[in-house]
Amino acid sequence: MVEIAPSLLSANFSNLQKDLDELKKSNIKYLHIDVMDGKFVPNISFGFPIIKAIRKDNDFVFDTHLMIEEPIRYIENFKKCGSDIVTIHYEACSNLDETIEKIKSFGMKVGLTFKPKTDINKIIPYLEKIDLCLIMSVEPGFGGQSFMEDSLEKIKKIRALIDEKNLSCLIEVDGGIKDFNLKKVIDAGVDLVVSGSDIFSNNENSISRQVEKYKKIINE
Ligand SMILES: O=C(CO)[C@@H](O)[C@H](O)COP(=O)(O)O
Ligand SMILES: [Co+2]
Repeated sequence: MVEIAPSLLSANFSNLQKDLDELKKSNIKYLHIDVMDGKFVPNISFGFPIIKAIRKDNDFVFDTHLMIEEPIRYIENFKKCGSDIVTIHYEACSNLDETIEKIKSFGMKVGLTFKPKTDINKIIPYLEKIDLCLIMSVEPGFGGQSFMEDSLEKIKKIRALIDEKNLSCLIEVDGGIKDFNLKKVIDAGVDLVVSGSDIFSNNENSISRQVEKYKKIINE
């Protein structure tokens, strides 16, 4: 069953708990949390105090997507503020194996992702060591961008490898997902779908109605 991971980045920060309560009522399991440092990506989002604050009253699986340089420096902080999954960027780590091991040593699940221009073959050797492979379908840094169609081939390639080797690694897609392209990424083989602007700031539907729309497509 494909799961939806709404991206906090597009939520209404002046009344955040209201949006989170709506997700809870819609039985959302995962919350995608984009952390940006203004260096690895040209944008700054939010950090530990916000994550810690929302952890108190929300039991979503905290799927933290770290768009920060050398995330190894902060793994313990993410554990302390309540991350369940820590996804790191291939390009941001000078010692990727050590970073992966450190996340595991704190009992968290490891996700690995890469920028759209990075050669996917560099990621393949890690599939056996990680819990989640995140396919970026936009340049990381901002919500509300358009889906990059070539991501579909990447998803299919990773799906085939995971199935062939019978690995437990999940596939997540992130960026530009809308109700009208959801079916394509599901058919390509994802397990988890991140969606920010299309769920939190949809012109036609409230958060819960848009989640219902996604669920309908997933169950088709
Ligand atoms: O990691 C990122 C952007 O860098 C994403 O998680 C976005 O926040 C997704 O937003 P939409 O493209 O769905 O609006
Ligand atoms: Co993200």
